[in-house]
Amino acid sequence: MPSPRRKITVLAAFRTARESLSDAAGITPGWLLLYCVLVLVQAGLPGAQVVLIEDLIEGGSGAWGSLLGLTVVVGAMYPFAQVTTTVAQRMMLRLRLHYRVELAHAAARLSPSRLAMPDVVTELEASQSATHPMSDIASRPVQVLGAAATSAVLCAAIWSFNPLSGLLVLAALVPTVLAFTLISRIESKGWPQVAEHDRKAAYATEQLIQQRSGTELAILGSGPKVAGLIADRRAEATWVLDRMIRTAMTLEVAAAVLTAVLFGGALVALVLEDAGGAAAAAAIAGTISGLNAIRQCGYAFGTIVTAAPQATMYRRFVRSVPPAPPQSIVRTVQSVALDNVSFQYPGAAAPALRDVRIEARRGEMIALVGVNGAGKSTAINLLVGSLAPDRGRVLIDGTDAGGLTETERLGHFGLLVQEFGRFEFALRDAVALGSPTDVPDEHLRTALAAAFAKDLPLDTQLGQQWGGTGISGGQWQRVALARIHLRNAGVWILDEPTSAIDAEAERAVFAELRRTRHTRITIVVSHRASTLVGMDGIYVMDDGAVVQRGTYQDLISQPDGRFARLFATQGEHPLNSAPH
Ligand SMILES: Nc1ncnc2c1ncn2[C@@H]1O[C@H](COP(=O)(O)OP(=O)(O)OP(=O)(O)O)[C@@H](O)[C@H]1O
Repeated sequence: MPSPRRKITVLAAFRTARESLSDAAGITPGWLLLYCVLVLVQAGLPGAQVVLIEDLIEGGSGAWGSLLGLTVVVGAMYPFAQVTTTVAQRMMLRLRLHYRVELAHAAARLSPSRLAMPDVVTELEASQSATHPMSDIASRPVQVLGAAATSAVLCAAIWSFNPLSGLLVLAALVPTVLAFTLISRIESKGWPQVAEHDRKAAYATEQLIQQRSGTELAILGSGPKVAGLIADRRAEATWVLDRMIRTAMTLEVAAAVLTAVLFGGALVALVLEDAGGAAAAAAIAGTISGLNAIRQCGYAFGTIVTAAPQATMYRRFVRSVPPAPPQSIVRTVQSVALDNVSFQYPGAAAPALRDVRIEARRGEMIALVGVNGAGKSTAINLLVGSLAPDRGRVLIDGTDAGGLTETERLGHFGLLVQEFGRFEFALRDAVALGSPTDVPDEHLRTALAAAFAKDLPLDTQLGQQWGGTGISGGQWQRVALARIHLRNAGVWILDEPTSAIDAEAERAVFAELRRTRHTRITIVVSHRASTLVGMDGIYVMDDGAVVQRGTYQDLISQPDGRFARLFATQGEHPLNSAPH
């Protein structure tokens, strides 16, 4: 009785084969049809060879028809195989393109809450590497069927000389299929380990070669330590691969010996039956021609079994990101609020937020301040919906935002995070990302001007690795800020929006934000006292709670308050650093 695990492996292989064929039929039906026809015609050639050789030897000098037929069959075999392989490759290219594009669209639909899940990057990377083996699968079931047809035709052709020989030729399929199934099962266990080691090695390599981290490591003189980590990971991957190759070799040799025994048995049976020289010669020539197809069957079946877990994972991932309507930006929001919100991260010892109340109305500019870990980012993530409160409500225009879909909710916000994207595209494209729809250049220029970043032409390619312009950290931040201006959503959330920008430009950026504040709600996270003057409300957070609230003037008038102490411990007293 087959073990449940083997049953699952084989079932998954059949399901994968069916789904891949159905993909190929939908995406590239012409190439699939052509491939099927070529494989089927090819399957008949070794059997035809047997019949023609026997006829030629028996018929002697008068068998001109058989001679011509045999010449055509033998002459056609090699070019036919070449054309068939090329057709499979062209079909594969089209499927790979489809899977890669499909995956890119699925990745583009990932919501922030899904992106925050720990496994999502692993799933995405594994799906990315699955696109190659997946595009290779569709031709494999056809190959398996072709090999089965080759064996069946060969068996039928030899059957007329001796049925036992025919059956033994058919049975010669079994060892190679079994061996490749076993190899594939071993590989499907080994490859994830190799991939994990490779991923870690690739990450460490990136740290060495990326400009920022590479420079930091070179200055520290610690590059060789990272190289050591890479060497360990690569060595682990190599040993796993080496074990896999050794096992595969043993199984393949065993299968080859068994196949040879079965073919030998078929020939012995022919000789013992005294089927005659013509039959024996025909059977030998036919089986030699068919052997390759039969070996390919094992390989093809093995490929499906190996790729089945990756294909299953890819499909699960793509299906798990349902089609989403395009985001539409909500330009007018009257109010947002965290209403008595508490939140604790899974596995954390203490809540990150406790009974937090924060409110902002249209036209207001408020700030969240507090030491590292006070809960500012958590509050923002709860507001935009990347996290859901354990207690309390998030209100947008007085209504519980929990009722909105994530896409609807995100449409209310323009969010500039501390780790904003440095998108190394043309400047035009990097700014245009601020809006989900196409925007004219004029709007892009206005947004850049509002972020005080109008000195670069829109066609500028950003990023030196693309032969483009390298820009400073402050300029990158201005480009990111320009995206928020372009987006112009009803609520702007700016987490340290000027951290990389010089003091003079910072004053200009904030003056512009204050000038245009009336059309929106602005929430700023800031550690700089100079940016807090003129805020309509400052929420001072500590250990997950709002411990003080008021305007800048209110807060500095309480010298023992958390706000005053916060800036004093940073060596920056608000009174001293405020612009006069
Ligand atoms: N993903 C997470 N899992 C578990 N705990 C977290 C996670 N993110 C934050 N925390 C914890 O929640 C608390 C609040 O963190 P939060 O990032 O909101 O602080 P913050 O005020 O934004 O800090 P910073 O100024 O450093 O950005 C901290 O104790 C932090 O360690």
